[in-house]
This record gives sequence, C-alpha cells and structure tokens, in this order.
Amino acid sequence: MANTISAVPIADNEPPKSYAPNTEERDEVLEQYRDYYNNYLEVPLHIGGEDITTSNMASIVPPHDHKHEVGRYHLATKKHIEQAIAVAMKAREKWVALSWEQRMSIFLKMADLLSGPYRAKIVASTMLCQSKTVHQAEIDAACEFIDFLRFNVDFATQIYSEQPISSKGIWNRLEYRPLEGFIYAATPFNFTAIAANLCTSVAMMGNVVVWKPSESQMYSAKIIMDVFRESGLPDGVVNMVSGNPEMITDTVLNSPDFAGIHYTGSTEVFKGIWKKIGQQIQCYKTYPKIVGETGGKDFIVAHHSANSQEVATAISRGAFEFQGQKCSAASRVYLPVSNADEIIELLKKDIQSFKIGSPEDMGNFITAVIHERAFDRLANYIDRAKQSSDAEVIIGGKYNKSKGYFVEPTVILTTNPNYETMETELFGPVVTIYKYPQENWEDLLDLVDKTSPYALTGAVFSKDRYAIDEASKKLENAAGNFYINDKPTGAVVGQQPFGGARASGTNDKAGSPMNLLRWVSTRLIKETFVPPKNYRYTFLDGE
Ligand SMILES: NC(=O)c1ccc[n+]([C@@H]2O[C@H](COP(=O)([O-])OP(=O)(O)OC[C@H]3O[C@@H](n4cnc5c(N)ncnc54)[C@H](O)[C@@H]3O)[C@@H](O)[C@H]2O)c1
Ligand SMILES: N[C@@H](CCC=O)C(=O)O
Repeated sequence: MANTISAVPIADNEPPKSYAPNTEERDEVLEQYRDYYNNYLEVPLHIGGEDITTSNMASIVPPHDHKHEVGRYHLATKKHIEQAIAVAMKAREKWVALSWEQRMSIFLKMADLLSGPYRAKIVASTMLCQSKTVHQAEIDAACEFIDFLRFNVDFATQIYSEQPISSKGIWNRLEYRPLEGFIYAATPFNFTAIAANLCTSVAMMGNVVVWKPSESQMYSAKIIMDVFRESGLPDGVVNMVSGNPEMITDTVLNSPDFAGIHYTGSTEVFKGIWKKIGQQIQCYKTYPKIVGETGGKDFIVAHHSANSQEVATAISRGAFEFQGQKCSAASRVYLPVSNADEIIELLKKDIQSFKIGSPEDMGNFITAVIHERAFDRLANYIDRAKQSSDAEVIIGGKYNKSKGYFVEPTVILTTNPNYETMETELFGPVVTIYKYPQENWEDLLDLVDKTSPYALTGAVFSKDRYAIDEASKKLENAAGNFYINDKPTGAVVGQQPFGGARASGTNDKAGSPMNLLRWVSTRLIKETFVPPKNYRYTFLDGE
C-alpha cells in the first residue's frame, strides 16, 4: 500500500450569490421553491442507510403560510432510537479504521455538491420551511455550510500534524482517536448550517452520530441527509431520528456508549441535559464530552462619539435580519441621551422601509417567525411593554397570525435598564433601547456587563479609541464574540470563530480547531529504540 501525507486543498470562504433580478441563480431557486411548495415531502427516519417510516407523523408547514402543508415527518419510538444507537456503534467499527484522507474526501465532495447541484435545493428548503429570505438562506444554508466543511477539513489536518518533540533515542507520537462511543447531535431550527455542522464536524474526526434535528427544521434536514448520502458518507455514520425530543434525549443519555453531545439550542434545555448526564454519570464507559452553544442577550453600546447612521444601520440589520432569530441578534441597545433621538429617527426610517411577507417575494426583508409558540410569546412581551409604566413601544408592535406568523419589527424604549426585555432572550424581531447620560459611560459599561446571564455577542460603536479600549476591557467577559463598530451578527467561518460563555454555552467556538479538539481523545505513544538493560541510575554505576 502506498504511504503518503497529503496536503488538503486550502480553504477559502464560499462567495455568496447575488440572486439579483434576471440572474440564473434567482430563477433556479424560485423554481425549486415552487416545486417544493406545490409537492408533498415525506421525511422518514434515516438509520443505517435505511429510510424508516412509522405509524405516526407530524406536519411540516411554511411559517409564512401555515395552513399549507408541504410535507410530514415520521416520529420515532424508543425502539427506533435504540436501533439508531446500535447501528451507529456497528458502523463505528469500519469508520474509525478508515484512513483520514478517505474521510476528508467525503466532506470535500459534500462541499462541492452544495456549491453546485445541491445549492438551490438547500437554499429553497431553508426559505420555505424556516422562512428565511433568499439572502439569509444563501449565507446560512449554502455558504456557511460549505465553509464549515472546507475549513474543518483544513483544521482537522492541522490538528493531526500537531506532534510532540522527541528526545534522542525515543519517538513520541500523538494519535487523535475518535471518542469511544457515539455522539448525540441535537440541533436548532434557525441555522441549516449549524444543524449540518454539529454532525459533520464530529463525523470528520472519525466519530459516529445519532442526530436529532429540530422539529422546525425537518424539511432542510432531509436535504442535508440526501447530500450526506450522495457524498458517500457510509451508512450508519450519521443516523437521523425525529420525534419527541425528551424521549429521544432520555433514550440516548441512557446508553453506556453515549460519549458526548454536540448541542445548539436554548439555554434551559441544555442545562436540563447537562443535569441528566451528571445524574447518570455512573452508567457511562467514558466521561461524555459536553459541547453546547445556547442563548444570548446580545448588546449594542453606542458611545457619544459614535456615528448615528452607523449605529442605526447596525440595529436595523443586527436586530431584525431573519426576524431576530439569531442567537447573536442585537436585542438590548444602550444609546447616549445626546444622540439617542437622532439614532431612533434613522432607525424608524429604516424600519418603515422594510417590506414584510413571504420569502418567495425577494423584495421582502422580513418574513414570519418560526412557529405559533414563538409568535404567542413575542406577542405577550409586546403587549406587556404596551401596558408597562417602565416601557413604551415606539416602533412597530403589531402582529398577525392569520396566514403566517408575522410580527412587526418592534422597538421598545425603557427607562428601566433591568426591564424584562433587557434581560430575557426573546428570539424575535424585538429590540429594547435604554438611554443613558453620556457622562455615565463607565458605570454604563458595568451595567451592560451585569444585566444579563448571557455572554454571546456584543458590539461597541465609538470613534474614540479610549472609549473602545474601556469597553473592550470592562466587557471582557460579557461576550464571546465582541465587535467594534460592527453589528454583533454575521460571524464568518474561518474568520470569526463563534461561541459564547456564561449562560450562553461552553464557548468551544464552532468553525475552529478548538471545536474539533473536543471530538478526539488523544493517545500518546512513546517508543524507545534501545531500551536500558540495567535499573541503576548512571551516577550509581560502579557503587
Ligand atoms: N449560541 C449559538 O451558537 C446558537 C446558535 C443557534 C441557536 N442558538 C439558540 O437556540 C435557540 C433557538 O433554537 P430552538 O428554538 O431550535 O431551540 P430549542 O431549545 O427549542 O431546541 C434545540 C434542540 O433541543 C431539542 N429539545 C427541545 N426540548 C427538549 C427537551 N425537553 N429535551 C431534550 N431536547 C429538547 C430540540 O428538539 C432541538 O433539537 C435560541 O435560544 C438561540 O439563542 C444558539
Ligand atoms: N453565527 C451566527 C449566529 C448563529 C446563531 O443563531 C452569527 O454570527 O450571526
């Protein structure tokens, strides 16, 4: 057998397509969207290469058109989950033994399939059932997904080449073994790329996966599974199951072969899972790795030296793109009294120009929120703000769920920096502003730091370098991704590794070598070429 150490292709960010009128990509994605809208898709469980149907199904509907069913997904029983675990463990035998070049090749092919023949499918399915505009879907489902694959291949090979030094007469080698067991990937609705990456980053390092997508992402999950298959990912390496999340999670956590969880979603669910793992620690063969990225209460802080238009634009995009359903979305904003009215006026102009409706109309900037639970929750917060003596709704505030779950982009102004919408993650198109006297800048930074349990993203706007320096220092632990004169959203794989600390997660930085290192358990091998034949230390020789 030939022996080589291959250099992998150098990763570069996938350029987003424009989808401007009269472009080929626009026609193609619209045709695909309409095809999906007018046909009916059944999403089976996918275990060990088999499509498994069950006697129970749940509906898939576009959030912007919720009376129109576009498909159904099958619901697993406990037996199916046990089967998925057994199949994953069987597949592990061959997968761990495959050479790393063969493994990486599968993921590089996957990236090229997504860049080409699967692009319209993955983008259209994300527009249809997660209600993303074409631009947001392109950045997520095409570019970020592709970037995760290409950059992680590059990072993985860098990791493999990290080796210890060896003194004379010995050779030290580090083996980057996959974890001993299977990994559970439990993924959120809001990023198709995250759902895919939580499986592929783990599988790339030689692990096998039981994947439970969000109930609200099942349509694009099916396309992900199709592309996994077409890229040649062997059966059983990633097994997709759907159904009651609590039952699935409990069954997975009960297995002695459970070796880790790769989770993204809300904070309380993550804390619940962590607690269950702790309670069952005696049953596992190995200490499970726990990697979770969760909620945020992401801030924009403007210094009085900031440019008002730049701050307003950062709020328009940072708070309202994808209806604020990004963990990174700006949801609490601190404006100096001196500039606040001007910034709010500019923001109002932007928001009044937003077009709202279905993503099929590519002129729309705002579409629907994901489901009725999210809609009702947001409507409640808006109603409470309307009635509060601490807060007022100054822009937007209407909502309507007759056809789709539409919530107007809403701005709340509060006089109480601890008002509930300054502290709680709402995960929707609602942002709250608090005005502070500009001379209280330093106290304000302490307030920003202490207001919320989260520490995911945050941004400071200023033209004064001393103010930027103060904010960077005082807010050191308030955000895992900190932005200077930029919105707090839109991290790009390979450029801004992403993740937060405190209640926001384990901060293992998706799209970086730091994350991949969590999915290996290293073995050190020391070989001595000429072993000693005498137990005595040298200085004792002759005694
Ligand atoms: N920090 C990040 O990188 C990041 C990225 C995306 C989303 N998020 C967070 O995700 C949340 C939005 O996503 P979501 O609405 O899909 O989150 P969610 O918590 O509802 O669901 C996340 C996953 O957990 C599962 N789940 C739900 N209830 C469960 C239970 N009781 N037991 C076990 N599993 C359960 C879901 O089925 C899904 O797979 C927000 O809080 C957002 O901030 C964080
Ligand atoms: N990585 C994305 C957010 C992902 C969470 O929803 C961003 O940086 O905006």
